[in-house]
Amino acid sequence: MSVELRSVTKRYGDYKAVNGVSLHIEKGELFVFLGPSGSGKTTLLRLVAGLEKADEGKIILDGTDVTSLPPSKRNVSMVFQNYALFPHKTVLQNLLLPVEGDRDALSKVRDVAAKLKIDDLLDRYPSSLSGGQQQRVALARALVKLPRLFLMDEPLSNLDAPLRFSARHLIRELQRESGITTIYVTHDQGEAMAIADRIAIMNRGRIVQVGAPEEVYNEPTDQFVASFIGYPPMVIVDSVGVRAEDVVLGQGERNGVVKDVEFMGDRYLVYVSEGEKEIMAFSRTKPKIGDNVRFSITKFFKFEEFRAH
Ligand SMILES: Nc1ncnc2c1ncn2[C@@H]1O[C@H](COP(=O)(O)OP(=O)(O)OP(=O)(O)O)[C@@H](O)[C@H]1O
Repeated sequence: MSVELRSVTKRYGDYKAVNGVSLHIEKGELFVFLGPSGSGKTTLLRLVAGLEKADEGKIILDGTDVTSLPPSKRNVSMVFQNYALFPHKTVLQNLLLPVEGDRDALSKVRDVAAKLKIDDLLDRYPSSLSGGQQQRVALARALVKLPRLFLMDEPLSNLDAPLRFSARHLIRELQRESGITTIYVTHDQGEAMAIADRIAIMNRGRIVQVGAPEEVYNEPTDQFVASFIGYPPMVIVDSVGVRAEDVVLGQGERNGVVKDVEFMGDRYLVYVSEGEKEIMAFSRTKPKIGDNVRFSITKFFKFEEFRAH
């Protein structure tokens, strides 16, 4: 299902939680809404689901204007951060709900349960499951009816780091195999870049850039995007942005002092001060705090707002 948003605005009182958003999501895309807390991601997702009503603009699914249709008429399925499983129903009963009344309901549920490796949990209650198991059940419930649009609101945020890692791989695989258009909300730029076909970066209710992960990483249109995408965040020195990976330590025309060192597993992140300025760089070897180092910067990012200077 394709998704089109035309100048969609949602107000809470005077505040525009979503401010004139226009967007086109292709059929079969895994599309991510990425932005800091409060930027309007969840509100935008809920508008697409029909759980919120737009004050202005249009929402068009597969060419049909659904702006005033209720969620049940939109053929979308949503996975929430807290999974929203019914606590007094077993896993099996939770999974049967979306296909209630279908003749082959049980076989559909068994297929999805096998796929997500939760077949041995069907008689359990959600409260007796781990976070990762609940997350699989929630995904299974959303998939059982094969929606035409899959909406996921931070579905991995309650999981520990290894589980997040395997679960995002699972989501990516499920999405690729099923080809179901998916909108995925996260505030985690690493997760967004790992999972997305395309990313919309949001700030204060607006979309500030849309592009493939490589595009937003390599060609951020403004300082906000630049400092939000990539880890460690880009630093701004002398009105230009510098990424740690573009700093070469140990040689070059610049002189600095090592201020701090973080171990990152395969390398070290080194904080280097040059007078008042501080940049970050990677190093294979561990420098000593207080050492003098030479360095050079191989790439600078310039943004619109600075070009005038
Ligand atoms: N029901 C509501 N009533 C009033 N204000 C709301 C309501 N829902 C959201 N907001 C406000 O709208 C803005 C956007 O919220 P939203 O939940 O969409 O952000 P978000 O980007 O999803 O943030 P987070 O990552 O923290 O979930 C916030 O300032 C929030 O306080």
